[in-house]
Amino acid sequence: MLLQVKDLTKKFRGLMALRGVNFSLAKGEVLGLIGPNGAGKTTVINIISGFLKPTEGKIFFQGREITGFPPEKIARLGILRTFQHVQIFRELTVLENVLLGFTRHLKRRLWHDLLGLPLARREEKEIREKAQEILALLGLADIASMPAYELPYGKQRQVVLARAVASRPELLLLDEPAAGLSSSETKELLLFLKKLKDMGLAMLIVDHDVELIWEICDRVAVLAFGEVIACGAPSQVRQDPKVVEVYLGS
Ligand SMILES: Nc1ncnc2c1ncn2[C@@H]1O[C@H](COP(=O)(O)OP(=O)(O)OP(=O)(O)O)[C@@H](O)[C@H]1O
Repeated sequence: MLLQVKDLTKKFRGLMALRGVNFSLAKGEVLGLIGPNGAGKTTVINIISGFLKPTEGKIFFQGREITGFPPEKIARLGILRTFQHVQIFRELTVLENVLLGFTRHLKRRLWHDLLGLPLARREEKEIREKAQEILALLGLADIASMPAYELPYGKQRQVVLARAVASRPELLLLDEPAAGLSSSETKELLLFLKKLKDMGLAMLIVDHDVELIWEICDRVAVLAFGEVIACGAPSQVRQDPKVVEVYLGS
Protein backbone atom coordinates (compact mmCIF):
# COMPACT_ATOMS: atom_id res chain seq x y z
CA MET A 1 0.00 0.00 0.00
CA LEU A 2 1.15 3.50 -0.79
CA LEU A 3 -0.80 5.19 2.01
CA GLN A 4 -2.48 3.77 5.09
CA VAL A 5 -4.59 5.83 7.46
CA LYS A 6 -5.21 3.96 10.70
CA ASP A 7 -7.75 4.78 13.40
CA LEU A 8 -7.39 8.50 12.92
CA THR A 9 -9.03 10.62 15.58
CA LYS A 10 -8.95 14.41 15.86
CA LYS A 11 -10.40 16.46 18.66
CA PHE A 12 -10.62 20.25 18.47
CA ARG A 13 -11.25 21.17 22.09
CA GLY A 14 -14.70 19.65 22.72
CA LEU A 15 -15.37 18.74 19.07
CA MET A 16 -14.66 15.25 17.69
CA ALA A 17 -13.83 16.10 14.06
CA LEU A 18 -12.59 12.57 13.23
CA ARG A 19 -13.51 9.33 15.01
CA GLY A 20 -11.40 6.34 14.06
CA VAL A 21 -10.98 6.93 10.32
CA ASN A 22 -9.41 4.07 8.35
CA PHE A 23 -8.63 3.84 4.66
CA SER A 24 -5.78 3.01 2.33
CA LEU A 25 -4.62 3.97 -1.12
CA ALA A 26 -2.65 1.79 -3.53
CA LYS A 27 0.09 2.95 -5.89
CA GLY A 28 -1.47 4.69 -8.88
CA GLU A 29 -4.93 4.62 -7.33
CA VAL A 30 -7.35 7.56 -7.30
CA LEU A 31 -9.44 7.71 -4.14
CA GLY A 32 -12.27 10.19 -3.63
CA LEU A 33 -13.16 11.53 -0.20
CA ILE A 34 -16.65 13.03 -0.06
CA GLY A 35 -19.19 13.96 2.57
CA PRO A 36 -21.31 16.80 3.91
CA ASN A 37 -19.87 20.13 5.10
CA GLY A 38 -17.94 19.75 8.32
CA ALA A 39 -17.57 15.97 7.92
CA GLY A 40 -13.80 16.18 8.42
CA LYS A 41 -12.43 15.89 4.85
CA THR A 42 -10.03 18.84 5.01
CA THR A 43 -8.92 17.72 8.47
CA VAL A 44 -7.89 14.35 6.95
CA ILE A 45 -5.83 16.13 4.27
CA ASN A 46 -4.31 18.46 6.88
CA ILE A 47 -3.20 15.51 9.00
CA ILE A 48 -1.75 13.46 6.12
CA SER A 49 0.20 16.48 4.87
CA GLY A 50 1.51 17.33 8.35
CA PHE A 51 -0.34 20.63 8.84
CA LEU A 52 -2.20 19.14 11.82
CA LYS A 53 -1.27 16.45 14.31
CA PRO A 54 -3.85 13.75 15.01
CA THR A 55 -5.17 13.23 18.53
CA GLU A 56 -4.84 9.49 17.95
CA GLY A 57 -4.05 7.20 15.04
CA LYS A 58 -1.24 6.67 12.58
CA ILE A 59 -0.31 7.43 8.99
CA PHE A 60 1.95 5.12 6.99
CA PHE A 61 3.45 6.08 3.64
CA GLN A 62 5.25 3.40 1.62
CA GLY A 63 5.28 1.26 4.75
CA ARG A 64 6.95 3.90 6.91
CA GLU A 65 5.20 5.72 9.72
CA ILE A 66 5.02 9.47 9.04
CA THR A 67 2.57 10.52 11.78
CA GLY A 68 3.41 13.99 13.07
CA PHE A 69 6.20 14.71 10.56
CA PRO A 70 6.43 18.42 9.61
CA PRO A 71 4.89 19.43 6.24
CA GLU A 72 8.28 20.03 4.52
CA LYS A 73 9.46 16.54 5.39
CA ILE A 74 6.24 14.97 4.15
CA ALA A 75 6.50 16.95 0.91
CA ARG A 76 10.10 15.75 0.48
CA LEU A 77 8.93 12.17 0.83
CA GLY A 78 6.63 12.76 -2.15
CA ILE A 79 3.22 13.69 -0.74
CA LEU A 80 2.11 16.96 -2.26
CA ARG A 81 -1.04 18.83 -1.45
CA THR A 82 -2.91 21.57 -3.23
CA PHE A 83 -5.08 24.13 -1.49
CA GLN A 84 -8.64 25.31 -2.06
CA HIS A 85 -7.31 28.65 -3.26
CA VAL A 86 -4.99 28.73 -6.25
CA GLN A 87 -1.40 29.42 -5.27
CA ILE A 88 0.32 30.63 -8.39
CA PHE A 89 3.10 33.09 -9.13
CA ARG A 90 1.03 35.58 -11.04
CA GLU A 91 3.89 37.54 -12.61
CA LEU A 92 5.74 34.45 -13.82
CA THR A 93 4.98 32.66 -17.04
CA VAL A 94 3.38 29.23 -17.13
CA LEU A 95 6.76 27.65 -17.95
CA GLU A 96 8.46 29.49 -15.07
CA ASN A 97 5.74 28.37 -12.67
CA VAL A 98 6.32 24.76 -13.73
CA LEU A 99 10.11 25.17 -13.48
CA LEU A 100 9.66 26.01 -9.80
CA GLY A 101 8.21 22.54 -9.32
CA PHE A 102 11.64 21.07 -9.99
CA THR A 103 13.30 22.62 -6.96
CA ARG A 104 12.79 19.44 -4.91
CA HIS A 105 15.34 17.80 -7.21
CA LEU A 106 17.87 20.60 -7.43
CA LYS A 107 20.20 19.82 -4.55
CA ARG A 108 23.45 20.33 -6.43
CA ARG A 109 22.21 23.30 -8.36
CA LEU A 110 23.16 26.14 -6.03
CA TRP A 111 26.77 25.03 -5.63
CA HIS A 112 27.31 24.62 -9.30
CA ASP A 113 25.76 28.02 -9.94
CA LEU A 114 28.10 29.58 -7.42
CA LEU A 115 31.13 27.92 -8.92
CA GLY A 116 29.99 28.67 -12.46
CA LEU A 117 30.35 25.05 -13.50
CA PRO A 118 28.99 23.90 -16.84
CA LEU A 119 26.87 21.32 -15.03
CA ALA A 120 24.54 24.10 -13.87
CA ARG A 121 23.90 25.20 -17.44
CA ARG A 122 23.45 21.61 -18.59
CA GLU A 123 21.09 20.90 -15.73
CA GLU A 124 19.07 24.02 -16.43
CA LYS A 125 18.71 23.04 -20.07
CA GLU A 126 17.58 19.54 -19.09
CA ILE A 127 15.04 20.91 -16.64
CA ARG A 128 13.64 23.35 -19.18
CA GLU A 129 13.22 20.48 -21.60
CA LYS A 130 11.49 18.37 -18.97
CA ALA A 131 9.19 21.25 -18.06
CA GLN A 132 8.29 21.71 -21.75
CA GLU A 133 7.62 17.97 -21.95
CA ILE A 134 5.21 18.13 -19.00
CA LEU A 135 3.43 21.12 -20.53
CA ALA A 136 3.09 19.29 -23.84
CA LEU A 137 1.84 16.13 -22.15
CA LEU A 138 -0.78 18.10 -20.24
CA GLY A 139 -1.87 20.19 -23.21
CA LEU A 140 -0.47 23.48 -21.88
CA ALA A 141 2.39 23.96 -24.36
CA ASP A 142 0.65 26.72 -26.31
CA ILE A 143 0.36 28.95 -23.23
CA ALA A 144 3.90 28.25 -21.91
CA SER A 145 5.11 31.84 -22.33
CA MET A 146 1.98 33.56 -21.03
CA PRO A 147 2.11 35.27 -17.65
CA ALA A 148 -0.11 33.41 -15.17
CA TYR A 149 -2.24 36.48 -14.37
CA GLU A 150 -3.53 36.54 -17.95
CA LEU A 151 -5.01 33.05 -17.68
CA PRO A 152 -8.60 32.26 -16.73
CA TYR A 153 -9.05 30.74 -13.28
CA GLY A 154 -9.56 27.19 -14.57
CA LYS A 155 -6.24 27.29 -16.45
CA GLN A 156 -4.42 28.67 -13.41
CA ARG A 157 -5.66 25.61 -11.50
CA GLN A 158 -4.13 23.38 -14.19
CA VAL A 159 -0.80 25.22 -14.05
CA VAL A 160 -0.66 24.68 -10.28
CA LEU A 161 -1.25 20.96 -10.90
CA ALA A 162 1.42 20.90 -13.65
CA ARG A 163 3.89 22.44 -11.17
CA ALA A 164 2.97 19.72 -8.66
CA VAL A 165 3.61 17.06 -11.31
CA ALA A 166 7.04 18.57 -12.04
CA SER A 167 8.14 17.77 -8.50
CA ARG A 168 7.44 14.10 -9.27
CA PRO A 169 5.22 13.35 -6.28
CA GLU A 170 4.18 9.84 -5.34
CA LEU A 171 0.82 11.06 -4.10
CA LEU A 172 -1.21 14.20 -4.74
CA LEU A 173 -3.74 15.43 -2.20
CA LEU A 174 -6.27 17.65 -3.93
CA ASP A 175 -8.51 19.78 -1.74
CA GLU A 176 -11.58 20.80 -3.75
CA PRO A 177 -9.92 21.15 -7.16
CA ALA A 178 -13.27 21.99 -8.81
CA ALA A 179 -14.35 24.66 -6.30
CA GLY A 180 -15.16 27.92 -8.05
CA LEU A 181 -14.95 26.45 -11.55
CA SER A 182 -17.70 26.75 -14.16
CA SER A 183 -19.18 23.53 -15.52
CA SER A 184 -17.10 23.73 -18.71
CA GLU A 185 -13.95 24.39 -16.66
CA THR A 186 -14.83 21.39 -14.48
CA LYS A 187 -15.12 19.20 -17.59
CA GLU A 188 -11.69 20.41 -18.68
CA LEU A 189 -10.33 19.70 -15.20
CA LEU A 190 -11.70 16.16 -15.38
CA LEU A 191 -9.82 15.52 -18.66
CA PHE A 192 -6.72 17.04 -17.08
CA LEU A 193 -6.97 14.83 -13.99
CA LYS A 194 -7.40 11.80 -16.26
CA LYS A 195 -4.05 12.65 -17.84
CA LEU A 196 -2.43 12.72 -14.39
CA LYS A 197 -4.05 9.37 -13.64
CA ASP A 198 -2.73 7.93 -16.92
CA MET A 199 0.76 9.02 -15.82
CA GLY A 200 0.30 6.64 -12.89
CA LEU A 201 -0.02 9.34 -10.25
CA ALA A 202 -1.91 8.34 -7.10
CA MET A 203 -4.41 10.95 -5.91
CA LEU A 204 -6.68 11.60 -2.98
CA ILE A 205 -9.40 13.98 -4.12
CA VAL A 206 -11.79 15.88 -1.86
CA ASP A 207 -14.60 17.60 -3.73
CA HIS A 208 -18.30 18.37 -3.56
CA ASP A 209 -18.71 17.81 -7.31
CA VAL A 210 -19.81 14.18 -7.12
CA GLU A 211 -20.03 13.78 -10.90
CA LEU A 212 -16.30 14.57 -11.10
CA ILE A 213 -15.64 12.11 -8.26
CA TRP A 214 -17.63 9.24 -9.86
CA GLU A 215 -15.83 9.82 -13.17
CA ILE A 216 -12.23 9.95 -12.00
CA CYS A 217 -12.04 7.81 -8.85
CA ASP A 218 -11.27 4.10 -8.61
CA ARG A 219 -12.78 4.05 -5.12
CA VAL A 220 -14.65 6.55 -3.00
CA ALA A 221 -14.74 6.89 0.79
CA VAL A 222 -17.68 8.75 2.33
CA LEU A 223 -17.13 10.65 5.55
CA ALA A 224 -19.99 11.81 7.79
CA PHE A 225 -19.64 13.25 11.29
CA GLY A 226 -16.00 12.20 11.37
CA GLU A 227 -16.60 8.57 10.41
CA VAL A 228 -16.19 6.60 7.18
CA ILE A 229 -19.72 5.36 6.48
CA ALA A 230 -18.96 3.74 3.11
CA CYS A 231 -15.95 2.94 0.96
CA GLY A 232 -15.84 1.18 -2.39
CA ALA A 233 -16.29 1.51 -6.14
CA PRO A 234 -18.27 4.61 -7.25
CA SER A 235 -21.07 2.40 -8.63
CA GLN A 236 -21.54 0.79 -5.19
CA VAL A 237 -21.09 3.87 -3.06
CA ARG A 238 -23.55 6.04 -4.97
CA GLN A 239 -26.32 3.49 -4.35
CA ASP A 240 -25.55 2.90 -0.69
CA PRO A 241 -28.69 3.86 1.27
CA LYS A 242 -26.64 5.43 4.10
CA VAL A 243 -24.74 7.62 1.61
CA VAL A 244 -27.96 8.66 -0.10
CA GLU A 245 -29.48 9.52 3.25
CA VAL A 246 -26.69 11.63 4.73
CA TYR A 247 -25.18 13.16 1.62
CA LEU A 248 -26.56 12.56 -1.84
CA GLY A 249 -30.21 12.81 -0.85
CA SER A 250 -29.78 16.39 0.26
N1 LIG B 1 -8.60 24.39 13.41
C1 LIG B 1 -9.83 24.05 13.84
N2 LIG B 1 -10.24 24.38 15.09
C2 LIG B 1 -11.47 24.03 15.54
N3 LIG B 1 -12.35 23.31 14.81
C3 LIG B 1 -12.00 22.96 13.56
C4 LIG B 1 -10.72 23.30 13.01
N4 LIG B 1 -10.65 22.80 11.74
C5 LIG B 1 -11.82 22.19 11.51
N5 LIG B 1 -12.64 22.27 12.60
C6 LIG B 1 -13.97 21.67 12.74
O1 LIG B 1 -13.86 20.29 12.45
C7 LIG B 1 -14.97 19.82 11.69
C8 LIG B 1 -14.47 19.21 10.38
O2 LIG B 1 -13.99 20.27 9.54
P1 LIG B 1 -13.38 20.04 8.07
O3 LIG B 1 -12.97 21.37 7.56
O4 LIG B 1 -12.37 18.96 8.12
O5 LIG B 1 -14.67 19.53 7.30
P2 LIG B 1 -14.86 19.32 5.72
O6 LIG B 1 -15.50 17.97 5.57
O7 LIG B 1 -13.62 19.57 5.00
O8 LIG B 1 -15.95 20.45 5.42
P3 LIG B 1 -16.21 21.33 4.06
O9 LIG B 1 -16.82 20.38 3.08
O10 LIG B 1 -17.19 22.35 4.53
O11 LIG B 1 -14.89 21.89 3.63
C9 LIG B 1 -15.89 21.01 11.51
O12 LIG B 1 -16.87 20.97 12.51
C10 LIG B 1 -14.97 22.20 11.71
O13 LIG B 1 -15.68 23.31 12.20
